[in-house]
Amino acid sequence: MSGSAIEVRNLSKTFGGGRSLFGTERHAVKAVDQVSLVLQRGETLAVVGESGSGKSTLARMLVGLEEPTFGDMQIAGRDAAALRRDGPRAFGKMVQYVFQDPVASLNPRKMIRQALEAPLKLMNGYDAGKRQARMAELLDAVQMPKDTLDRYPHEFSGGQAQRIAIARALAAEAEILILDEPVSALDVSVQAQVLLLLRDLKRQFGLSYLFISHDLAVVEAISDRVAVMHKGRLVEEAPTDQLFRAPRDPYTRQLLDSAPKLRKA
Ligand SMILES: Nc1ncnc2c1ncn2[C@@H]1O[C@H](COP(=O)(O)OP(=O)(O)OP(=O)(O)O)[C@@H](O)[C@H]1O
Repeated sequence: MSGSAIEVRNLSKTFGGGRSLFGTERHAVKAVDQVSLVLQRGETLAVVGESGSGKSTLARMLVGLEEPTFGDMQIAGRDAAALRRDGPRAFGKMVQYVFQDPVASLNPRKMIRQALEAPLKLMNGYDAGKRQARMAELLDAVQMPKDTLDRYPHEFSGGQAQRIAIARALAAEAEILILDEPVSALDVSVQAQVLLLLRDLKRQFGLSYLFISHDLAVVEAISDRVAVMHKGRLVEEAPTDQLFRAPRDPYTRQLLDSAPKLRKA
């Protein structure tokens, strides 16, 4: 177990099922069906699949937004549920979640200063001077100007807001980031810039990324390995080059064939 950032074994989540109050049978959905995978430290593992394949449910279970029906989840070698019981501070210092919609993930009524200062204070206990210095470093790291601090989320474009959301995730000083479609809401040219930034930050801070995406071009650009999900199941897992060059599973081939224009020549 040591050496892995995230490890899940037979992780499963079923929604619905059973009978309603009126006795009618409810249709059960196996959103995640016996998934096992490992994110190694320092690695970017992409989880790819079309809408409804269970990617978000997997990510949401890891951060405690959904309870698994069964299976094990370990984060940095510790049982994820036990880690959560240590409290949000301890958990947030291990793993951070970056959402698809950056503007919605920032509180519209709070200045960016408050968004960045809160984790520095709550998670790291930094005094005012240290917080100020860290905020400057974080904005620098995500290539945003210092006056960002005194502005509100709506004053930024989607790409800028996502840089700020990434800075906030980094403020906790967690080494594991779960990025749930982090560039899907952005224009293609902005996507490329944010992907480059994520790649640099990973090197600079020694991060590990679980990168959720439906977009094969994005996945090919960012990931070391790819796990393909289909109807809740993990159908194939391979190093990125190998998966794109020689996909083994019929569903992976279908997925690649359905997006040929997005792939590199
Ligand atoms: N809270 C819920 N209650 C009932 N069913 C759910 C719930 N959340 C997800 N599902 C179902 O679980 C399945 C997997 O959904 P999930 O959102 O994890 O897929 P996804 O691959 O992330 O797709 P998308 O990219 O569209 O979010 C879908 O059939 C979805 O309808």
